[in-house]
Amino acid sequence: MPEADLSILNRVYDIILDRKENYDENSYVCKLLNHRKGMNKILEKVGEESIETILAVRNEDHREIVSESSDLIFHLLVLLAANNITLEEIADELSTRHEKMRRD
Ligand SMILES: N=c1c2ncn([C@@H]3O[C@H](COP(=O)(O)OP(=O)(O)OP(=O)(O)O)[C@@H](O)[C@H]3O)c2ncn1[C@@H]1O[C@H](COP(=O)(O)O)[C@@H](O)[C@H]1O
Repeated sequence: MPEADLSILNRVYDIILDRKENYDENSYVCKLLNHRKGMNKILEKVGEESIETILAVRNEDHREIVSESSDLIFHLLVLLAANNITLEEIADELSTRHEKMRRD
C-alpha cells in the first residue's frame, strides 16, 4: 500500500487546472470539462458520487466508503476548478470558521 498525505489534493487539483488549459482526448477530466452538458455533467457526477458514498456508509462497507468518498472528493475538485475556486479559498474558509468557533 503506497504512503500518501493530503498534498495529493493539491497535486490532483493542479493536474485538473492543467487539463483546463491543455486539451487531451484521452483525459477523463477533459471529457468532463468539455462535456456537451457543460457544468450539468459535473454536477451530475457530484450528485451520483454523493449518493454512492451514502449507500456505502449505509452498508457499513469500509473499503467502499473510502472508494466512493475518493470519487466524490475528486469530482468536487473538478467542480471547484471549473468554477475558478482555489483550494486556498476553501482552506481560508475552514480556517476562519475554526478560529471563530474556538473563540465563541
Ligand atoms: N482521481 C481521479 C479519478 N477518480 C475517478 N476517476 C474517474 O472517474 C470516472 C467516473 O467513475 P464512475 O465510477 O462513475 O464510472 P463511469 O460509470 O465510467 O462514469 P461516467 O463518466 O460514464 O458517468 C471513472 O472513469 C474514473 O476513472 C478519476 N479520474 C482521474 N483522477 C485524477 O485526475 C488525474 C487526471 O486524469 P485524466 O484527466 O484522466 O488524465 C489523474 O491523474 C488522477 O490523479
